[in-house]
Amino acid sequence: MLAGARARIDALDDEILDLLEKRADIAREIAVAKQKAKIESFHDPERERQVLERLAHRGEGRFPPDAVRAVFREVMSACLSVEQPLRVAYLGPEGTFSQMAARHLFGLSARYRECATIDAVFDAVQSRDATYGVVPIENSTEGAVSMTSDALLDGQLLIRQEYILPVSHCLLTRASSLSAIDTVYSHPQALAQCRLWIAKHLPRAQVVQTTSTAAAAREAQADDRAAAIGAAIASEIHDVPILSRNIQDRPENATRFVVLGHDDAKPSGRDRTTLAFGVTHHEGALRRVLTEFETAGVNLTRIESRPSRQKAWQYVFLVDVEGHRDSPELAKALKGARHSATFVKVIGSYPRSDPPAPKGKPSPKTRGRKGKG
Ligand SMILES: O=C(O)C(=O)C[C@]1(C(=O)O)C=C[C@@H](O)C=C1
Repeated sequence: MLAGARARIDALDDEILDLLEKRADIAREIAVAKQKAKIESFHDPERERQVLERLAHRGEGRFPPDAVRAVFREVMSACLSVEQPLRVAYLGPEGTFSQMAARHLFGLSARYRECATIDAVFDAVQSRDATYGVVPIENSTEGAVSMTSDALLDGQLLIRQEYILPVSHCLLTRASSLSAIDTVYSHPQALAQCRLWIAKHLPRAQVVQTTSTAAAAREAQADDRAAAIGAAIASEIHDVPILSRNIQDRPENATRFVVLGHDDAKPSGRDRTTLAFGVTHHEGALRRVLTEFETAGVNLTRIESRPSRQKAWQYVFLVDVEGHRDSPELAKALKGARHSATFVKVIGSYPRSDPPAPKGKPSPKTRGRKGKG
């Protein structure tokens, strides 16, 4: 019985592998076609999303839909690696949420380059040392990541993809109880996302900032009276046990990451555009620019102001709007905004990513499985 079942699995595995080899051959053909069409970026996030969603819905549930996504994530990562090897820079070190986001977006076959700072990720892509870069842009609890905003404003790179990663923090420590902890280490963003939890459970501990959550885990590894706040994966990588899970103040805590490149994405039908503009110091100047979007029927999903860094007390505005810059509505709004603003800079159009569904509730897209199609 067991031997028979294993023989059938062996036969199926052979078939699956033969099919994967055939799939890789087709990916090579696609690479030639893309080269002929002078398409520079072989990576096509919208096509990947469609493939994953179609297959996750097509399955009958005996092989879990999340596993369908995970398997085909790696299949496409491998097929892309035979088309065009990718180098992806991310904010390291290993064990950070940025690494989780990068792995989710590009799979295990991409080559990764960890960078010590957000600016270094921008530099790696700008100098073409890396094909793409993955950086956090905002957190649902703490707001904008200002280093990313400033680097987007100052540089030439474009956003070509976004991904919202649910962020669940753990307390990592070799101490056996909370009362044995003197010091808590973490990145300022993570500390801020767990501020109330720390005040309640570790009121006497000294709070120390580190450059990353993974660096904090290393501190906790070295000292049994120290703890770190970070991802569960940092516990494995840095060999520090988890004492408490889900310690972020807001259960739906999530970070939005963006992929940077030299070009942005083609219209997908469900897009977002990030842009920046400046206004003069006159009454109603900001309102006039925003009215251009309103009259063109373009929905604003985020607005952030940053110091211009050219003159004190002057600001530039970073906004996210729904739609692709090539759409007639947004093209019209941008034309109007160029008249009302001191400058307008488009930082990229890319497919919109859905926020994660709350635990236990399927996302609108996966609710109610459709038949095979
Ligand atoms: O369809 C394509 O454009 C491909 O290159 C193939 C493929 C895939 O393996 O399905 C690989 C990489 C792209 O990012 C999207 C899809």
